[in-house]
Amino acid sequence: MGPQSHRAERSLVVKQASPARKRHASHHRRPDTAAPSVPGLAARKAAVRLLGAVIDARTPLDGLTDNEHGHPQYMALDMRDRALVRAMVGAALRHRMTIAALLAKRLEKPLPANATALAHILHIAAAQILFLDVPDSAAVDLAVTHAKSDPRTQRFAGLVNAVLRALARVKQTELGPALAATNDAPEWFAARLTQAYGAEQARAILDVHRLETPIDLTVKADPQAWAERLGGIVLPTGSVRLEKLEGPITELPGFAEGEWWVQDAAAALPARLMGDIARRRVADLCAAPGGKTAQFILAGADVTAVDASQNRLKRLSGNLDRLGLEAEIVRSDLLEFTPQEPFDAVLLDAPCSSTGTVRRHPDVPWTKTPEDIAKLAALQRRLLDRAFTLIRPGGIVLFSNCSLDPLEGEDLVAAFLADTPDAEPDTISPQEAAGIAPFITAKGTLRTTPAGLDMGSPSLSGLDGFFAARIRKRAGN
Ligand SMILES: C[S@@+](CC[C@H](N)C(=O)[O-])C[C@H]1O[C@@H](n2cnc3c(N)ncnc32)[C@H](O)[C@@H]1O
Repeated sequence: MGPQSHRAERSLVVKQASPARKRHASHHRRPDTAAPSVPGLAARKAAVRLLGAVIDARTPLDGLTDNEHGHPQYMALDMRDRALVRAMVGAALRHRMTIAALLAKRLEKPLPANATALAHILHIAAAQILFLDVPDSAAVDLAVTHAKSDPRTQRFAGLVNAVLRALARVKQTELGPALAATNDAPEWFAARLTQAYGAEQARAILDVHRLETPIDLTVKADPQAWAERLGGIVLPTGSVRLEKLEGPITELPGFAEGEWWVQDAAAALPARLMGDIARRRVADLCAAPGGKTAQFILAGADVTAVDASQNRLKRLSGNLDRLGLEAEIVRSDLLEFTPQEPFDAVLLDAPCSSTGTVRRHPDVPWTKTPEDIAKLAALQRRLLDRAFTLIRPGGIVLFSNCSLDPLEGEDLVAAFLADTPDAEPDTISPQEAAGIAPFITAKGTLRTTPAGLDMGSPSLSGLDGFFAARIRKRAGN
C-alpha cells in the first residue's frame, strides 16, 4: 500500500490509539495471492456480491440464492457456506441502518458515493460482528483479506481493519442505543406503513422485521401430534410452529412421507375462507408453488391449479407429488385462461410487492419501490377483473396477497366493488375459522401484519402480512 492511499484511509477513519490495530498490522503485509484459498473467504465474497446486487441493482435475493439458478458465486459454495451467506446478507439487510450508523461513527467523513464495494465489505463484516455467532477476529481478518484482494478496495484495507476493530470494541455499549435510534427501514417504506397503520403499529411491524422468523408447517392431520414430534407448538390458527431449524427441513420426520408442507401461518388462512368446497370446482389462479392448492385438495375440492410460470409449476408438481395429492395443472397467463366451464370458487393469490414477507425476505424494502407497488396494484386489478369472469353467478372470488400496502389490498378491492355492479362483498365472519378473529376487520376482510399473533416470546410470535377479501357474483346475472 503506497503512502497516498494510507493518507486517504486515515482521513476517513477516526484516529484511535488501538493496540488491536497494531496487533493485526500483519494484514497489510500478507500477499494477495493467498486470498482465494483462505477458508471462509469465498463465502464472504459471495455475501458481499449478493448484498451489492440487492442494494445497487435491486435484484431480489430469492433468485440470487436459488439452489438451481442462483448467483454463480453462491452456487460455487457448499450447503453450509450457502447458509452462512444467507445469514450474513440477511443480517446486513435486516439491520442496514443500524450498521450504517455504527460504521459512520467510526469514520471522519462519509465513504465516497462510488465506494460501494468497500461499503458492502464493511456491512457484511459488521453484520457478523454485531449479529452473528462469528468471532470478531475472523470477521475482521476476512474483510481485510477481501479488501486487499480487490483492486477497488485494496488501498482501503487499513481502513477496513481499523473501522471494524473499533466497531468490535464498542458493540456492547453502542449496539443497543443504535438499534433504538432507527427502525432499520428505508424511509419510503416506513412512511407508507405509518400512513396505513399509524406510527405505533408501523414501529411494531418494523421491529418484528428485524427478527429471525420461526418456521410454520401446515399438516395434513393431527397438528398436536406433529408439534410434539417436531418440538414445536400448535398456533391458534392450526399451523405448527417450530422456533428454528437445526438442519435441512427435508430431513425432518414427515417431510419425505408428505405429511406436511412449509407455509407461513398467515398464508394458510385464505384457503380456509373458501367455505365448504368439498366436491366443488375450485381454481387456484396463481397457484405455484402450491401451498393453497394442497389445502383445497385436502378440503375435498376438484382443483385446477393455474400459473404462468413453467419453473414455478414444476415446483408445484413436485410438492403435490410429495404430498400424494392431485390437481389439474394448467400453465397459462390468467389473462388468457379460458376454462370450458365456470368455477364455483376461485382463489386469486395475486403477485404482489411481498411487503408482508419482509421477515423472511429482508431485501424487499430495498429492492421494491413505491412505483413497483403502483404497477403491481394495477396488474392485480386486471387479474381480479379476469378472475371474476371465471366464476358462476353465486360463485366466489377470494382475493389475497402478502402485501401490507392498502393500495394492493383494501383500496383495490373497494375500487373493484365500486366498479363492478354484479360483485358484492361476502364478509368474512370472525368465527368462520379457528384463530382468525383477531385478523378480521370491521369490513369483513382479513388483515394480518407481522406484529400480530403474540405467542409470548418474540421468537415464537408474528406472522406474514396478508390481506384477503371474499367477493361474490350476484346470483341471477
Ligand atoms: C404469490 S405467488 C402464489 C403463491 C401460491 N398461491 C401459494 O400459496 O403457494 C403468485 C404467483 O402468480 C403467478 N403469476 C404471476 N402473474 C401471473 C399471470 N398473469 N397469470 C398466471 N399466474 C401468474 C406467479 O408465477 C406466482 O407463482
